[in-house]
Amino acid sequence: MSRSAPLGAPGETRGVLSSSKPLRRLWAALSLSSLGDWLGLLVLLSLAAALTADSDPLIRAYAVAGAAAVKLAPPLLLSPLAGLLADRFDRRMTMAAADAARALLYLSIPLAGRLDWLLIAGFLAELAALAWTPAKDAALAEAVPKRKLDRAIRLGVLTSYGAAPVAGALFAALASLSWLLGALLPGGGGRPDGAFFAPQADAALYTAGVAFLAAALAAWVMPKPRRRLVEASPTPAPTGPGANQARSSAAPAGSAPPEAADNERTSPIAAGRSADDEATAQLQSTQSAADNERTAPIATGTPAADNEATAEMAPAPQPEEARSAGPSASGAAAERSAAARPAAERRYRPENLLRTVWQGGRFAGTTPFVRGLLGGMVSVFPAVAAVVGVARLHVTTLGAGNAGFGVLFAAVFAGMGLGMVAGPRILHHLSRPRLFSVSMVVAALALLAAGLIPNMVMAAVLVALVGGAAGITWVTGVTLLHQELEDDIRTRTLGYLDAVARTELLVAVVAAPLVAAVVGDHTLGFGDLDYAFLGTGAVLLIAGVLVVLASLITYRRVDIGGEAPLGKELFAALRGVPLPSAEAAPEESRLPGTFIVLEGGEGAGKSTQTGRLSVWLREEGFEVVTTREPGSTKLGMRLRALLLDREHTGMSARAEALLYAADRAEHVSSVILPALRRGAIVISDRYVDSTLAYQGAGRELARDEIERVNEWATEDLAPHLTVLLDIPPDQGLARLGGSTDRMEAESEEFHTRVRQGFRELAERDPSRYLVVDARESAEEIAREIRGRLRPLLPDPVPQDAEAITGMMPTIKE
Ligand SMILES: Nc1ncnc2c1ncn2[C@@H]1O[C@H](COP(=O)(O)OP(=O)(O)OP(=O)(O)O)[C@@H](O)[C@H]1O
Ligand SMILES: Cc1cn([C@H]2C[C@H](O)[C@@H](COP(=O)(O)O)O2)c(=O)[nH]c1=O
Repeated sequence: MSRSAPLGAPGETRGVLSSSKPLRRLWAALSLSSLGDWLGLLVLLSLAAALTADSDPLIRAYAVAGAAAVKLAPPLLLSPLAGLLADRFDRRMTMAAADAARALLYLSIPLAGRLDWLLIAGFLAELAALAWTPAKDAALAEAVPKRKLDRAIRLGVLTSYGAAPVAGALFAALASLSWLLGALLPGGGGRPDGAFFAPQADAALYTAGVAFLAAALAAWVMPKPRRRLVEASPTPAPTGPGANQARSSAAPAGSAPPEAADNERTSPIAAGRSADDEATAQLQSTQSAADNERTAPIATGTPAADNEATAEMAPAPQPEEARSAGPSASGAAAERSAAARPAAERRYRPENLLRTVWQGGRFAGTTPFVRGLLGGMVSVFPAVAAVVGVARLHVTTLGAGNAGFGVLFAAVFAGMGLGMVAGPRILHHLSRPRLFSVSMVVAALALLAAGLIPNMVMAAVLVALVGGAAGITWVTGVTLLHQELEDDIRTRTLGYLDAVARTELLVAVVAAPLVAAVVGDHTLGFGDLDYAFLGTGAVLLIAGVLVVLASLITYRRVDIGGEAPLGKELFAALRGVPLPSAEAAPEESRLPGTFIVLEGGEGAGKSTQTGRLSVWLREEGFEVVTTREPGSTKLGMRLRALLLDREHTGMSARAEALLYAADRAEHVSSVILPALRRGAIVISDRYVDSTLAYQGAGRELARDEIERVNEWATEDLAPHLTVLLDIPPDQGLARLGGSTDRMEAESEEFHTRVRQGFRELAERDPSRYLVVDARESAEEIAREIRGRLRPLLPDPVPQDAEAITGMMPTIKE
């Protein structure tokens, strides 16, 4: 397992930046450009509202929604076009020209002072950003040694998102300053009509323009990377996803010239290939790796950030890319196929968002647990986006202007950053699945309160809470997905999640002001009391209700049994203490081991899956004990013979149930418990549920009586997970063939009741069950079981990585 370096750890940041002068310049350009971009979003929304201040609320909402759309839609929908530009021009020049164009466009807005030009200029600025992003990505690949590229990319993501709260706070300060100047200066600011046309926004608009100009300058003065043409090696370097691995593993030691070896920078190897192509191709390969490391809530609404998300967090991998990015792709095969690819294919290939969303649903959410995580994450994104979407109109109805807008914007993003960094640390005694659900509930409650309380100060506090809780949801979700999914599926799932989230965000930011306008503001009378019910508040309420519902569904799916009651665990976590062990759970969850049971009718494939599972777990480094009932002890072997011998046909149902319980008592005390106590993973082929299904449903004995006997026999030991392999009895029995034992020889009705009994048990306790269609292939079943089992296994993330997670939302397994 490899682990990503801690994104955001100060030492790392310094380390990356100090290593390369071009990177420092690039980072300066990126920071300034991101600041300009976030400020641009704030300015566009606020000016759209200001320019329609005297219009009908619906017109106003259209203007704000339109401004959001021109700012957010181009990078999402048109990013494939960026690829056409990516390889054609000099990177630095492209960046400088794009930023200069953005600066001029923003600075032209106050000169025109019209809504139509505001929208057109905003749109054109985004088209310029489309060219800027791939140029920046390629410049990044040129600027840093290959081994540091991952960290440099993560630093870029951190910078882009970190600029959001800074821009919000700056916007608020500038709005106050503008207001002050407007009030103090004679004539209100120097325009012929005696005032700034939108006094509170002008200073921010000029600042955005200046930030873009400074970014253009920083890009312009970026040193040209040293380009070295290294002699063609006998085997051309792979360039596709996973190529870094393949290249380093395939290159014979010492075959590269020393300067290439220590530089490790993009080294065009194949003759006739430009450094630019190589840089782009290298970035792509790193991006595929970085895909496993997607971090912040991917699109937070700003085009630069979106673009960064698109490119820095890797283009959504297409299936064949994702496959080749997997471990199996390294080595000669990957090398051959990459070498065979024409140069044009190696060029920058940006994500096609819609295709990713369209195709992604097929593989995302392989288990209820993963579906729960994905569902939770994609329901929290639009809620945060709705806050951004209505914030400008909301502050107006709360009597605050642009300064208030800046405060809300800064609050939500600062809260989010703080949630990501501090949340998992503060609540580290809460299990991650529970932290995930609880943070969703907190986000929902804060949204509901923000919607109901028409007060500016409370709004700022509550949206900060929304952001903080959403940040925790995000970082916890990403961490769990990393633990939960196998490499290839994980890459594709994260790509899918990214694409869905960004689509949702665009829709939510644009729709939020429109919904607010349609609902409208109302005064509700309660006796002498008048309550202002705001359209913008209604949007927050709707978002809150949706997140509440989503959190309930999520909790059901992700809260895997074996823990103490949620309330107790949460209370203890808030006090910063672990649960007292006596309260933590019954004996089985205090045992260090993990107990897994496979259940199902005859021939369902239990032994087959037991074998596969144990092989996988052993490969993962666990001690595994496989066992079965009846007959895993000396005594049990005798009991098995008694129970299954057809000589005993007609045995009384109670005797049968007691004999199985006797076998189990011996089994638990002499095999299962000792193994669990020493921390092993025990996989048992059948356990108590077999008695409940066969003797309970099949022989029609009272379930509660069977339960009581078995609780006693097993000292209350319950499995952490029971996998039910469900199959129609005739199909299971047909697999077995040969002679039948006493139980197999029972009637079809008996086996049908047994099957029904198992299914009912699973329905009663879905958190402890995985039900699998046993008619699927053995491989597919094994994959499903592994997926469900992962979060139950002892945490593979050591303490230091946990701290890293707190620093930044990424753990790469
Ligand atoms: N998913 C599957 N698809 C098709 N055949 C399978 C599958 N899994 C197992 N089999 C085959 O079915 C037969 C029974 O499998 P297995 O012994 O694993 O089932 P079991 O549930 O342990 O049976 P029993 O009821 O005897 O305990 C074997 O021949 C096995 O190779
Ligand atoms: C544990 C248990 C088992 N049975 C039945 C189910 C099967 O018919 C046999 C065991 O055979 P297998 O090939 O090892 O699966 O016993 C039962 O009726 N009640 C039980 O508790």
